[in-house]
Amino acid sequence: MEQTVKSLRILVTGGAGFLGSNLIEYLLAQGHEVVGIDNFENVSPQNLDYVADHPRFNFVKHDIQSPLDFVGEIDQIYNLACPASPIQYQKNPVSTLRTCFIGVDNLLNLAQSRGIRILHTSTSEVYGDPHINPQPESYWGNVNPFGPRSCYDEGKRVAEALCYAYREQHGIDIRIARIFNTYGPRMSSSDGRVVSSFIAAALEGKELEITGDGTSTRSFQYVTDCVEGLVALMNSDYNNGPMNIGNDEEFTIQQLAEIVVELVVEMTGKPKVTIVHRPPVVDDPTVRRPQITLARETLRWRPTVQLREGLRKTIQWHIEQGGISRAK
Ligand SMILES: O=c1ccn([C@@H]2O[C@H](COP(=O)(O)OP(=O)(O)O[C@H]3OC[C@@H](O)[C@H](O)[C@H]3O)[C@@H](O)[C@H]2O)c(=O)[nH]1
Repeated sequence: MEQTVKSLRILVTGGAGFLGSNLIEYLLAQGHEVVGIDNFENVSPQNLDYVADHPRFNFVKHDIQSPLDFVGEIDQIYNLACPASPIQYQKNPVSTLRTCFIGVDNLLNLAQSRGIRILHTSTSEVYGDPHINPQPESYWGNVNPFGPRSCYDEGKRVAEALCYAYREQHGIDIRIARIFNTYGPRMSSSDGRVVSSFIAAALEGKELEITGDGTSTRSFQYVTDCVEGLVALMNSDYNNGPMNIGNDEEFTIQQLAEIVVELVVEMTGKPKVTIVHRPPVVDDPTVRRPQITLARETLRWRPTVQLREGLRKTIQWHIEQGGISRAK
């Protein structure tokens, strides 16, 4: 059902991505006009098929590494432009860093020249392989600056530093969301992140491959919870610093694999697939769980979708895509 709030013209970068396309759908349903931007580097244009003909949606193919002076009048900016899957962001690490620095610089410039608010999406990866669990926003993290993940982890850290610098030096109105592992419909089977990889494998009758011994933990947030958190943060008065947006229920990767196997059997009647272990990946964080007191208290937001419920919806989406979602 479409709700009507004050209608704004909103720029969403990374609009064709998993999170971006879900955010655009939500903003359009709220009655806003949306300008989506994407370079289609890691995602398929088909992700936008469902809104392509919407009368309040416009799209421009563009890379945020180049200035965005062409954008008409806008009221808010959501920056979601950056590959987020470890296998994707490591494919072209120089570009990942440039997106995080030059790209965010271009967007902050745009926000400054228009005098508008910008929400930048940061990540739990700024905490690296954390020494404390759960992670509050006050934790400075444990990040390797010289390794395969540094392009993303350090890129996202410098992007936060750039937001801070623009706020202090130029008075820009910024919001920063540190998003923890998020999953759901429109994350492609070929994305590489664990939830879509496990679901795609189980539906195809293939082995689920756990990198490492399966004891690493993550806290999985369903995409609608994330989108609601982002919109609540954007429209709140809180501009003191980054805010964690995630689900604070923690699971081992082994537990996740077992739940996916069980749900796919239950939903499809297909035979149970096996779970195998592969060598661990370099610098893989061993634990991750957000402390979300700040978001709960400031935004009156909380994640509402339990893992099994969210996985069922995501499995259903993959089934509707024919088991293989829209890979590039
Ligand atoms: O097929 C797989 C994929 C991943 N994994 C493991 O599952 C865990 C989660 O891996 P993912 O690739 O989904 O995501 P990561 O937690 O490593 O990184 C994510 O962190 C937060 C977000 O900002 C990003 O979307 C992404 O960088 C890791 O321990 C990884 O090694 C598997 O065991 N098998």
